[in-house]
Amino acid sequence: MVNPLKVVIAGCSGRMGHALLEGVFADVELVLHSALDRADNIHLGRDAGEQFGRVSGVKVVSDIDVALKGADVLVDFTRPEASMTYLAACQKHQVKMIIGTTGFSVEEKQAIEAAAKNIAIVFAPNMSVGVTLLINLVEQAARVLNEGYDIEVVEMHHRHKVDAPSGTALRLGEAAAHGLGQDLKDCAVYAREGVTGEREAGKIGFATMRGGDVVGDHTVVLAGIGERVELTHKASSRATFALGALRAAKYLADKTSGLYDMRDVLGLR
Ligand SMILES: NC(=O)C1=CN([C@@H]2O[C@H](COP(=O)(O)OP(=O)(O)OC[C@H]3O[C@@H](n4cnc5c(N)ncnc54)[C@H](OP(=O)(O)O)[C@@H]3O)[C@@H](O)[C@H]2O)C=CC1
Ligand SMILES: O=C(O)C1=N[C@H](C(=O)O)C[C@H](O)C1
Repeated sequence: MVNPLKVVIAGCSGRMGHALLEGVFADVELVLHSALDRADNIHLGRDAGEQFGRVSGVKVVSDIDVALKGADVLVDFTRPEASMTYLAACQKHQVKMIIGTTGFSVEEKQAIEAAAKNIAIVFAPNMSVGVTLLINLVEQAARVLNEGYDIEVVEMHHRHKVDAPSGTALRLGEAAAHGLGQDLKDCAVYAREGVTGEREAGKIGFATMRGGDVVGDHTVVLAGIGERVELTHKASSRATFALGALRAAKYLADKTSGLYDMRDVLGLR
């Protein structure tokens, strides 16, 4: 049997951290190498499996250099500032990276692109199979319904989410813009309030809802005269994102550098 992939989980006590740990524990092709969290996190020094009533033999640490020593891949679902620190450390230790964190600035995205010249990275705002397919469907729909249809991206997430619109909504907006032969930065409308005037043709609008425990709902509406097309994805469990991220980690096993997304991982490009 091939040696299991040595995986580091960052933000291990977060919502996605939990789902990822469960995914690693359940997969014989993966082994938990380290579990990372902030220096002031209450789980620090405790067994990473404690929250699931199991002993993994891996204690939660905050020292990235300790965590990465001898590791194959780091899976990061945290916040952009943490991701940037981990990105630098992964290059130093030649550890591959799966980046699921959202809310990056343009400059931070450029830093990820540059780092991928040195290490292999899968970077995607949504690691589910369904959303990866949806991205392709939205691009195709926008290409076909190019004239006379207004495109709006609507998303809803749980009350704890800190960035808006979601990374997925922005990615779907990019796909729609690409289908229209445009760049999202030239046609996005992120907010409407007051007397806005009539809707301008060719714009892509975004609407954000936050509440309760919604895992992640996205709908792209293409509204024409007399009809509209709605393409919707609803995530009901974070396991879908975690399983996608761990599949991405295996995809990188034979890669030494390069920037990939879930379309590469799933062969949907
Ligand atoms: N690509 C995808 O498929 C998906 C992406 N996401 C994205 O993943 C990210 C995390 O989401 P979620 O798990 O819900 O968030 P949580 O807030 O539940 O978890 C975030 C984790 O990161 C840690 N963290 C935050 N800031 C830092 C920092 N500066 N240094 C070190 N660790 C830090 C937190 O520690 P502490 O608790 O101590 O702050 C926590 O353990 C978000 O950006 C979200 O949008 C989410 C789901 C799917
Ligand atoms: O914060 C979340 O929860 C999610 N974030 C991702 C995003 O911003 O698109 C993906 C998913 O929808 C859940």
